[in-house]
Amino acid sequence: MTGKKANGSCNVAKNTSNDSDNENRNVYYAMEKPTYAYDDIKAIADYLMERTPVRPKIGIICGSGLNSLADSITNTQSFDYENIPNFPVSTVEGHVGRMIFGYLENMPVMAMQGRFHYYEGYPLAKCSMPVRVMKLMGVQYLMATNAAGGLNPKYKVGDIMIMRDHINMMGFAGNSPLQGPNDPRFGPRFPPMTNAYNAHLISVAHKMAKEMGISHEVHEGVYTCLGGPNYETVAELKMLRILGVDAVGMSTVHEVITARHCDMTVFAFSLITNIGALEYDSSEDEANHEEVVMVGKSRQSICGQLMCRVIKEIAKECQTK
Ligand SMILES: O=P(O)(O)O[C@H]1O[C@H](CO)[C@@H](O)[C@H]1O
Ligand code: HPA
Repeated sequence: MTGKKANGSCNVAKNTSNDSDNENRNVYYAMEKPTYAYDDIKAIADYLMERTPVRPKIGIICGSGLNSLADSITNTQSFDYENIPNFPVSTVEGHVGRMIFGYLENMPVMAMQGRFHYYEGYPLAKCSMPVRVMKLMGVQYLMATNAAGGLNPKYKVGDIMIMRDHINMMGFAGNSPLQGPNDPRFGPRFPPMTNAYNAHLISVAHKMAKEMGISHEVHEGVYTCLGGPNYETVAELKMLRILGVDAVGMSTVHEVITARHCDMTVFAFSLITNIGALEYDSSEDEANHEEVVMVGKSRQSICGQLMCRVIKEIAKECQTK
């Protein structure tokens, strides 16, 4: 990785092996918002693989206040984002900014303690670039978590919403992590999203929630990601509810799109950290990030247990394959 600025500003191309790579690179670097070419992502994956013996099958993304989902990982190696060449850095409170490798339920995993959001100033392709690093390191399953505001009237603060689907509002506005030249080494130009969230893992999660005795606080619903960083107005939340949104946040959708593009199996859930105010004189407090992180911390143990149980099932299924 020569001739590059730190933190992913890839504005000087290095020599590549063939003409089509060079052509692709020229388009990348001509774009107003430079993103990562295949070789840039491969270099990050190689850097990590040279420094950890773990060959992860599962990639985990910890949402706001949910860093400790990674605490049960054993035999760990960790890398601060700022020390990984050309990696973005986390700027949001509640996101540590560290990549952890190790084992959970005997499965090799890598976990991001901290993700990247559009409102931090990163283009969507950069926000979800680590998912492609995961892919190049061998990850087959993405387990994403987030903190979200509840819109479904049945939801309470502290509940978990297993993501059944999403509405890509930012995509409606023409913003996608897959924008720009498509590299078929990751996936097709026009990937389907019908089965973005794996139905089998959703049913496994319900079964695990039942075993844990928490079914009454675990739902299944539709998430949407807005650009943030401001929380939503009452009119916006009412509109989202009419559209069928159950929980709203500022992340995850672009990660899931990137993961499905490269054919990963996706499981994701939201922790409902606050309830969206659908009336001006609502009794709900105005949303604030301190509360989001506080609720995340208070529920991370239960979220971690649910995730570990789902991973245990994946481990069992991998053994019998
Ligand atoms: O989605 P995660 O990263 O969990 O964080 C959520 O919490 C923050 C707002 O409080 C936003 O970043 C929103 O996306
Ligand atoms: N809106 C958007 N993002 C969020 C919220 C919310 O209410 N809560 C946590 N992340």
